[in-house]
Amino acid sequence: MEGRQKLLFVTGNKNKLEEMQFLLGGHFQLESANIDLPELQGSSFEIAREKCKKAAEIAIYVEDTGLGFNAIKGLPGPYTHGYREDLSSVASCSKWFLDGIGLEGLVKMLEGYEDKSAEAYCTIAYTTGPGSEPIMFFGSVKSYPIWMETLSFTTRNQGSIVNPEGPRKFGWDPIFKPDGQDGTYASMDAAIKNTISHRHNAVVKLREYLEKEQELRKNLCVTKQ
Ligand SMILES: O=P(O)(O)OP(=O)(O)OP(=O)(O)OC[C@H]1O[C@@H](n2cnc3c(O)ncnc32)[C@H](O)[C@@H]1O
Ligand SMILES: [Mg+2]
Repeated sequence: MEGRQKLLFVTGNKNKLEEMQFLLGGHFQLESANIDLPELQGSSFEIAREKCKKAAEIAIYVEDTGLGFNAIKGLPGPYTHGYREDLSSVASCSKWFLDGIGLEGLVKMLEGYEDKSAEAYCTIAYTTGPGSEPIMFFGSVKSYPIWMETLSFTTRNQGSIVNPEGPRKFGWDPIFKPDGQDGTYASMDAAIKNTISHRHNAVVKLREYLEKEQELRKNLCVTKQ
């Protein structure tokens, strides 16, 4: 399709890229750059925002994703952070954490807790270039304090942690079972995951924003003539 806005997604994760192609590819010309940018220790919001600032060269976005267990107050999160009754409660299950203890280890963390509920979330940061403050989009699964809604367009959805089920292709997909679904993310068709997932919920907001931005630009061009 000609004339689609270009978007550069900075990520080192091919599964995230694949899902983003599915979610955004029809609307935007999605390009990717595998640049290993430093990730600050902090909430998912802070990680995505600061990473996006570093990446800003052309219209660009980055994304940080995570999994938090309710029984242990949003952990596994960035190791150095505890739980706060604010954005940091949505701490991310970092790559090294997952690689380190594995899926079985993650499931084990909840042994002895009755509450197996968990939250999957995705934070997108988008910027139009250097010096412009990233705009944040948050797609997740549960409700947040009202002040956060203005920042993050929160959606509601929960899941639970179960024994690994389905192909071990993408991160913690085999142990996260969204409420209302028969199986884990990993056991469902990719097309289904991509219509209900935390990533989908964040991308919908990004897409709405970009479409409005495009419309505005078009109108400005018309006014100038
Ligand atoms: O370069 P970036 O985009 O940061 O890629 P990453 O692999 O570091 O990705 P994240 O920091 O967002 O994610 C941290 C971990 O969570 C995993 N993950 C991300 N999105 C996921 C999803 O939708 N389902 C399952 N696991 C996911 C991912 O594989 C990592 O191990
Ligand atoms: Mg990362």
